[in-house]
Amino acid sequence: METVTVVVAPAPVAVTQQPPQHKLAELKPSSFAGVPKSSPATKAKPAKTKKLAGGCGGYVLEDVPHLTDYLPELKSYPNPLQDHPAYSVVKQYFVNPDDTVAKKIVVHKSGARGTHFRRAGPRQRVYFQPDEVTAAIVTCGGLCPGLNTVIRELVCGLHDMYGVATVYGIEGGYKGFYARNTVELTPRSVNDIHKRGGTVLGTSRGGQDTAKIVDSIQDRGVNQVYIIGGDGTQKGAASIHEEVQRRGLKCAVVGVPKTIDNDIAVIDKSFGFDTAVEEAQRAINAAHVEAESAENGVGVVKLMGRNSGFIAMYATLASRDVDCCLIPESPFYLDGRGGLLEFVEKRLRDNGHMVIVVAEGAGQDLIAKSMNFADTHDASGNKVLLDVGLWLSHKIKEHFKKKPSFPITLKYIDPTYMIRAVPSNASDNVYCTLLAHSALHGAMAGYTGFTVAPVNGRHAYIPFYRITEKQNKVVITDRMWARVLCSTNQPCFLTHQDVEGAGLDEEEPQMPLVEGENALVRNPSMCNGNGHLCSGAA
Ligand SMILES: Nc1ncnc2c1ncn2[C@@H]1O[C@H](COP(=O)(O)OP(=O)(O)O)[C@@H](O)[C@H]1O
Ligand SMILES: O=P(O)(O)OC[C@H]1O[C@](O)(COP(=O)(O)O)[C@@H](O)[C@@H]1O
Ligand SMILES: [Mg+2]
Repeated sequence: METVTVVVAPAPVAVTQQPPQHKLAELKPSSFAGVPKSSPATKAKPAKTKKLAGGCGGYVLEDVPHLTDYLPELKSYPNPLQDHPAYSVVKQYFVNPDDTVAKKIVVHKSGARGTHFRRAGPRQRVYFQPDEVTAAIVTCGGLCPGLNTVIRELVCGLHDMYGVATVYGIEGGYKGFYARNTVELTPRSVNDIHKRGGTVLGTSRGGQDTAKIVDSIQDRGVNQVYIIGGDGTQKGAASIHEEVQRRGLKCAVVGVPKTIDNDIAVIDKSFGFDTAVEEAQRAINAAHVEAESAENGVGVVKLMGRNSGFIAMYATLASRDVDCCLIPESPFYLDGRGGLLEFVEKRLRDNGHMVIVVAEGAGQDLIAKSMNFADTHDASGNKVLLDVGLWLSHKIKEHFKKKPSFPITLKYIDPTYMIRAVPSNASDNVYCTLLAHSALHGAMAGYTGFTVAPVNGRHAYIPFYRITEKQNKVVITDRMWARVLCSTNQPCFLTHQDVEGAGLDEEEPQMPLVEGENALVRNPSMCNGNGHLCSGAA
């Protein structure tokens, strides 16, 4: 994909709140190089202030904070990379300070240019001298393939590109800042870690005490913090950044998004996701082999995906052995016409075997209804899920027990933690390397309070609030989910209300339907008695 280089209209302006889209044109221009210039230390503006810059054609830059926003006297230095033997030959190695990356890549010819983010990459001026940097790296939340690669590349990148010698590892997640000693990370000590699953630093849920964490940052003289974690972690990073800024510390707070579930909004995809989809194939293959070899064999595979069914969706599409994919975003039901049990029976009669892939967050309301469990939460406040794979297997077995003339053999495979614990594959390793490099270039250039990630194929610095305000979910009314339904030929289980209520992909320009199109949604005769659409069941 191409770089979106936008020559910003003469002069964008910083505003404190995101204006409604139709008002963007009213923003007055000024320079966005140093906006907004606030007074240092205790008078610093709260970090929650959004840095927006408007330009022509509905252009908006959702910018990230810079250390000079609250420390205006900070000195800058030439980037040492310009003398680096590996990089000095690269033409245009430094990114243009006015380069931005468009969030919306598909636009209507008369549509607004929309939101852009600051392009990631090395700048000509940096705000840290190499021997001044004390960096810290922490990993939080659930495991994800690639964590060790990001750690390795942060350490080696800081050392090799910028000559930074002091990098601390914070052990055991956020609470490690104040409850554990640090470990020194050197290129030598991290040399081989990318070949291992998990995180060499350890991780945890809960224990995010902002004041104590920033005390620890201050006491240890840390001035660059790299925080690797998912949506919960990035919320924690946002409050650390706010407190760092409130105290007027020269400390860049940088988030690297991690989630095997791919549930982080705005970004193209999270590292480890490819690896997870690949690893999931092994479980699906096993389920298929078992199912094929038995009389009326049913293989049930549970995959991760707390609120977002991306792993299940992509693993299903990749495999082609899956007969039914169930995800949290798409409600389903068991009994009656068009229900899952009817479909299982039909598929077994037709093919003699079937494979069901279910994301762990699917059908939670159905289980809760049938089993009456009280909600429990983990230390981070995430709802603890009930085992949908086990429940589903039980329901299917129970159903066929009532039909002695129709014996089935069901095998349930739960590979979730085995998938999460593998080292990252080659493409995720490259992706993790680029993420780490983009992160440290941003910190060295004085940017702070941002998460780094690719947006439409180009790395960008994204303000924390954009990453945390909502989760990335499968849009069941868009083409990708339709591809899954088409490949499995499963029922869609949806009611008219489900379709109406489903979120639309805001990236896709919505087209009014031509008369007669989408007859399934419009034609009541294509519904079963319960008002459910019955596409694939037929
Ligand atoms: N809203 C929040 N504000 C501050 N910290 C949070 C918030 N939610 C979670 N955290 C912290 O972030 C860390 C990881 O969160 P968790 O939800 O377990 O994983 P992930 O970051 O992978 O989503 C935990 O230490 C948790 O206490
Ligand atoms: O058993 P744990 O460690 O709490 O992890 C379970 C959860 O972790 C995940 O793998 C990832 O969750 P996070 O990205 O929020 O850390 C989910 O898919 C799963 O529900
Ligand atoms: Mg999470």
